[in-house]
Amino acid sequence: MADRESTTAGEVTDALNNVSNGTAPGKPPRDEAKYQAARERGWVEPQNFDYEAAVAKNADLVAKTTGDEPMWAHKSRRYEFDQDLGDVGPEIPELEQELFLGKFRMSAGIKFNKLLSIKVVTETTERPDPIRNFNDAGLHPIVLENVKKCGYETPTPIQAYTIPAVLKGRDVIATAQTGSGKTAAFMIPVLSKLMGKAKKLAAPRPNVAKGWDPATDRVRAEPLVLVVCPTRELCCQIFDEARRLCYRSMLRPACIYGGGPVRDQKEELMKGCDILIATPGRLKDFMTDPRLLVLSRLRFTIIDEADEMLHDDWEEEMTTIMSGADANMDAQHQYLLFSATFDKNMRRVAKKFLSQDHVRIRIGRAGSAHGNVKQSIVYVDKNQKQQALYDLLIASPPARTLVFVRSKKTADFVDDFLFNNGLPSTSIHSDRTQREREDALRAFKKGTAPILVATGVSARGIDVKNVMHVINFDLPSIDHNGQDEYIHRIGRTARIGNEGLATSFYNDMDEAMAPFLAKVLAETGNSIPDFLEQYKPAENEPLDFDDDSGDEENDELVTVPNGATGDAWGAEEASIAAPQQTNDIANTWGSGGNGSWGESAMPAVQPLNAW
Ligand SMILES: Nc1ncnc2c1ncn2[C@@H]1O[C@H](COP(=O)(O)OP(=O)(O)OP(=O)(O)O)[C@@H](O)[C@H]1O
Repeated sequence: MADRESTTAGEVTDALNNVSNGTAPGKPPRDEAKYQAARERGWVEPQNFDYEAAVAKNADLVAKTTGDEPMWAHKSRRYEFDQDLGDVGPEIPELEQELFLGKFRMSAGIKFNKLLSIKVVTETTERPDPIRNFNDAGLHPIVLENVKKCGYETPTPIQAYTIPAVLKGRDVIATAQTGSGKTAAFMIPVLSKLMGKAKKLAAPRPNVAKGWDPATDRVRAEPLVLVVCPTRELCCQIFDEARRLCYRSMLRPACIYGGGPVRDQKEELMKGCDILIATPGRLKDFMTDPRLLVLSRLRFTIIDEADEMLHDDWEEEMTTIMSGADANMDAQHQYLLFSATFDKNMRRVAKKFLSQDHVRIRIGRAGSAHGNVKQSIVYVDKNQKQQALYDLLIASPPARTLVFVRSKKTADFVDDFLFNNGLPSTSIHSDRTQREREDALRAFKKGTAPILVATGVSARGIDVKNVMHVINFDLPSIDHNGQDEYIHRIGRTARIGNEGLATSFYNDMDEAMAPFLAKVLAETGNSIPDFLEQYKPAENEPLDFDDDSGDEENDELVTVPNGATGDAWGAEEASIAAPQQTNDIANTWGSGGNGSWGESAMPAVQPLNAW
């Protein structure tokens, strides 16, 4: 046999050379002057991933040799529990490193305390006491240990209220702002409740830790937990959180999503699965084969981004899923609905599926923007947008930046434009293959392509460390729930107490969004530009968002353990101070003007070389 090591290493080098030489067919030649300007400004070299070359030369091997994660997110390594050992598996340091210490993992920011001081509304017959810290929350020791390994020291308000409610066996419908830790809010209590009972509740399964042969060892998946979410990227991200929180336990997570190879995903289910995270289309397909997947053991059904999932567009899928999930008529089946924005369908579904004594938790106003995002709206004519985008990026210290556009065509166009002008961009939208989508997101996370051009599809849920700037090249359309999409888009920055900037290009075609934008700017203490002055809400009058988010009964203020209190819509949020200067932060610039794109007030942006 040939020397596999050296042969494949050579192939890998070739593939990587092809990957980085920027000579993909069909790309116009780059503008050398602009290319140099971007280098001088400090932006990393644009890299053009040549998918065909990489796939032809064994893409998985390329990933392995470069120390990347596997090419398919659903194949990411999880803890395989050895059933011959006790109730808690031994540590696997290398896996632990990958799960918990990855340098691309988000950590709480300097404004974390501001997250904690926010108005909380609960509606319930018997309000569960919020937890003050994870230690006293009554969590299973393994979950508690994993929470600490994740670096979560203090529960966020949504976690403080949801964890005890779920532990007490209640159904929950919850809304909380973007980036406030909703995933852990449902995952922690659910796993904690199941962990001690996994042996009793879970279906028999092969001892995968000792090896697995599909011919003799395959079982059907009978999950105890089902998480449904709208996008493939979010599905992979929730799977990552499950991989972390299930570490050293018997509970085995898996994820299935459209675009990924069906055979591989089926194989993961055949190894047994307790926690299934799925996008609705793929789930519905797999549900048709009872030798592969049955939902009769479900103890928890969780709908993330519930307002989106319960939208009419998903009705058929969700009806099938919810009736399948209801196969377990056991009273112990809990339903949990989570979102950052609210839709009246959530209330309809709550009535149908949730128990009468369900707990409703609302942190801040449903659909509100986070005060840690410095928002700036600048007037840019349609035909000036490209130049404005280039100037804005070249004037900014290099930082991870998400550029949102309205159509797939514009995404490709803007990506090509930036790339050909020397800026390290890539793009993600639904016409790209799943492999391209995963690779684009990975390059964005790693910083090899720190500018990601995206359509709204990526707005929901994506959680990437150090996204410092969100640019709405196109504002979302009012006809397609543009208000909510705006909130989700700008929520990709300033997560979990970090700070960030959102710049939106506005012109007369966006007029329908103007009243909403003016209210959001007013609510968060951002200045309202002259061209939106006529929409400025009257002072001292309550802002009416017409958002149907429910009654304001039982308002209360969370008092956090370290003493910070207050209403996030009160004094503290009114102005977003620039972050404290540290050696990592390049500079602060901009004069605070808000009339044109050159002068937007910007908080300091963490340069790429800081990570
Ligand atoms: N208690 C905590 N302390 C510190 N970091 C946390 C805590 N809980 C969650 N995080 C981190 O906060 C980040 C945001 O969490 P998550 O993605 O669950 O937010 P979200 O509320 O679902 O946002 P979105 O509405 O945008 O989907 C994640 O990187 C997560 O690891």
